[in-house]
Amino acid sequence: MGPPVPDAQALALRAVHRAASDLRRGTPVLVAGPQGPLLVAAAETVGARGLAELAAAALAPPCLLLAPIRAAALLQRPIPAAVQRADAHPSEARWLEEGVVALRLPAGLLDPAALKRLADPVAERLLPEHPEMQPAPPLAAAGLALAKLGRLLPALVAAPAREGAAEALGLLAVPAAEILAYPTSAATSLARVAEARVPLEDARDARIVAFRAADGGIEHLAILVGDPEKLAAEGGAPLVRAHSECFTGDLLGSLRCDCGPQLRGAIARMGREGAGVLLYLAQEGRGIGLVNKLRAYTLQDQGLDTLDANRALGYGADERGFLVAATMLQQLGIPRVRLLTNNPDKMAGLAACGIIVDGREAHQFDANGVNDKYLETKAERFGHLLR
Ligand SMILES: Nc1nc2c(ncn2[C@@H]2O[C@H](COP(=O)(O)OP(=O)(O)OP(=O)(O)O)[C@@H](O)[C@H]2O)c(=O)[nH]1
Ligand SMILES: [Zn+2]
Repeated sequence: MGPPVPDAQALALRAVHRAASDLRRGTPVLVAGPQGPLLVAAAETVGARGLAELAAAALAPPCLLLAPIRAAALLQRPIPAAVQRADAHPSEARWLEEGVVALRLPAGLLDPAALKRLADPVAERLLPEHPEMQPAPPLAAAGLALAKLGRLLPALVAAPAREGAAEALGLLAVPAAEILAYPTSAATSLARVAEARVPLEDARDARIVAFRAADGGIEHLAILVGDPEKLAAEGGAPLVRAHSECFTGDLLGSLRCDCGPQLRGAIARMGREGAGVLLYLAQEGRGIGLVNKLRAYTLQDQGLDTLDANRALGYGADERGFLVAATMLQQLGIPRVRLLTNNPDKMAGLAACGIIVDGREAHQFDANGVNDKYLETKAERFGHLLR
């Protein structure tokens, strides 16, 4: 018997996961596509070595790729929509509304400390000497998407690659199409990997089931109270909460949000009802990651609300997908649910992924004197339902 042959989906996930890890450690990667390849390195992490590798493999001087909102903040003027769309490849169409702006990088700014400041709205402002825009190179949007998958600031140093140079330096190549397909592929590749009985203070009859995607990344968990699978098999709709992980609220009892009370409240309610499922989803900070959430908090302390803070970082207001939760429910044999939420997007998102949402159970807790504005913003700008 020869070595095992991984399937194409697992190989694609592996390539994207490795490339995102390289960006996180400051190593350039090659985004490949019909009009590429494009060399990219994360402005937030790249050091002198990474910049030297990039220069050695580049065909032309590097530029800085930014989300339009970040570019507008740096240039202190609005960015016309037409520029955002310049030269975008049709395969990147789904990323178009987010757009990409390319800025010429004068030699003085090709320096790790300067690049970090250009990328990060929390850092002290750095005004580029000659802040000229240039057309974004092909595959730029896929590059920014890869940075986001790595939970990095969407800001890249980028240059077209010289034929064969990246391979000679041992830099990883990843197809743009696989970057764009990654969230869906990762969600659909989820598999149950372990489970155990874990009696909880508020629900003694509880089990934890762990799910892992084929990229080998962080696991998502389902906490099963009682026997919701049996209830579902009999045609019932168990109580379900899709809870996005929140280190600060869930673990530390942070008062900035309402996650802690929502987590404990959901388990307690399932304990009282005798059955339910809490999906504990690895989607910290509405999908932007803990480090970026901390940055967003700093921006909120400077006056932005929770939605505009995400945007100022170059991220969307909510970067979560619902396919992960839907896939876990399908694999648990729970196609029909009563959802504990105030968020209409969660109901619509699960329904779009084939889950029958039989109804909504309000899941609201009183403001605590610190999170009042956060809860107001969720109601006013995210459309969260009050009761
Ligand atoms: N980016 C960002 N994420 C936050 C902030 N505050 C809380 N979060 C994250 O938001 C997620 C929880 O989402 P919420 O919007 O509170 O609630 P929801 O889960 O969408 O809706 P409900 O089901 O009604 O609770 C967790 O991942 C938190 O880490 C913030 O200010 N910025
Ligand atoms: Zn929270």
